[in-house]
Amino acid sequence: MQKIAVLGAGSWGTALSIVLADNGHDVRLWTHRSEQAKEINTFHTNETYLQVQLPMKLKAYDKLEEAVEDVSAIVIVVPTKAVDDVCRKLNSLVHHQPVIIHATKGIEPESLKRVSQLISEEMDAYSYEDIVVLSGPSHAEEVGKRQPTTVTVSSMNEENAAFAQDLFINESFRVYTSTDMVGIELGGALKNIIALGAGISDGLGYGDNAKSALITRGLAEITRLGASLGANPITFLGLPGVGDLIVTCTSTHSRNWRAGNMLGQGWKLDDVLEQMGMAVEGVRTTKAASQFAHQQQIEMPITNGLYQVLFEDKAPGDVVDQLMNRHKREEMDDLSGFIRTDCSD
Ligand SMILES: NC(=O)C1=CN([C@@H]2O[C@H](COP(=O)(O)OP(=O)(O)OC[C@H]3O[C@@H](n4cnc5c(N)ncnc54)[C@H](OP(=O)(O)O)[C@@H]3O)[C@@H](O)[C@H]2O)C=CC1
Ligand SMILES: O=C(CO)COP(=O)(O)O
Repeated sequence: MQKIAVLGAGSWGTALSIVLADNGHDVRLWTHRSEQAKEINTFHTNETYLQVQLPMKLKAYDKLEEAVEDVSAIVIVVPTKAVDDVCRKLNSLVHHQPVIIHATKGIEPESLKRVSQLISEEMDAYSYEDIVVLSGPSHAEEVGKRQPTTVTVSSMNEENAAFAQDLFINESFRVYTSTDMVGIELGGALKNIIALGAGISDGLGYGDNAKSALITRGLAEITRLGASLGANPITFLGLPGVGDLIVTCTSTHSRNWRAGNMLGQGWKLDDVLEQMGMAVEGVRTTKAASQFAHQQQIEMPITNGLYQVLFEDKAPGDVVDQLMNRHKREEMDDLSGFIRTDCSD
């Protein structure tokens, strides 16, 4: 049994806390809202974020210093835009080197930093190599009901990755390891862009053919950008790549799909985000990826089209026309170099 602090009491932080509590750990779920801590400790519910009954032993804290005291692991599950802020507070509180695991799926605009880089920059006692990421096809709504789910953990520090695997694994939550930290983080972040696109496609009334095209050509874009940043392209064929694309592009559970669906139906971005009231990571990640692709001249037509819808007020239908009428090309030529197309020998 380990003492573990989970930081961020939204849907994913709550679902991961359930997994850890089921595994017999002493789990402290930290929220910055005292009313929410009261609800969790009194009624064992977190109604706004996850409609399940919480384990009695799961305790919520509204004071960060109490939540992290003497813990052997800290799981960071706030949205990407809040990671800096939370880590700055955490930095002065953590003296005993608990393992830091994050389950946040995003990239920072401008800097294109991954979450592990944001964490290690704010935390004096940690290097990038120490941080663990947990990612994969895992809707909180299903994990909260103990439905079968698979994820991957990764760290440059293989001992830390194995420790995280042991903390989370159980009969309904299967945890793999990977040594491709860059690929695991980028797969989880970049699929949110494509999930927004899939939602838009459905909102426009298009069918399965269009969605399949988005998923497949989206995977090509993710692979191109990921490989340019040092990821192993094969990683994107795994759970945090194809797996997470399928789960978010085809499900009404996905916040990114739902936001895209509203955009496709003609809603404005600000209204969509207000209505959602939850993290829609794909919006900021689209900005980050599109800026980077532009700078590095990486071909990402879906991502760039989405940027135009989100930030330049372009009509989604016009972006679809733009994508369908691009120059003629061979399907795999842009992936040459890491995917073999010549099978002659
Ligand atoms: N939901 C899911 O199924 C999955 C989500 N993820 C990833 O997990 C991350 C979190 O997503 P999710 O749980 O869905 O998001 P939610 O919007 O459900 O919850 C986010 C939580 O973080 C809190 N928060 C925001 N800013 C701060 C801050 N500065 N300090 C403390 N707490 C803060 C929010 O508080 P407040 O109530 O004040 O807004 C809220 O409790 C995202 O990166 C997402 O991509 C990954 C896998 C699955
Ligand atoms: O990452 C997720 C499932 O793996 C959840 O995606 P959403 O943030 O789109 O809900």
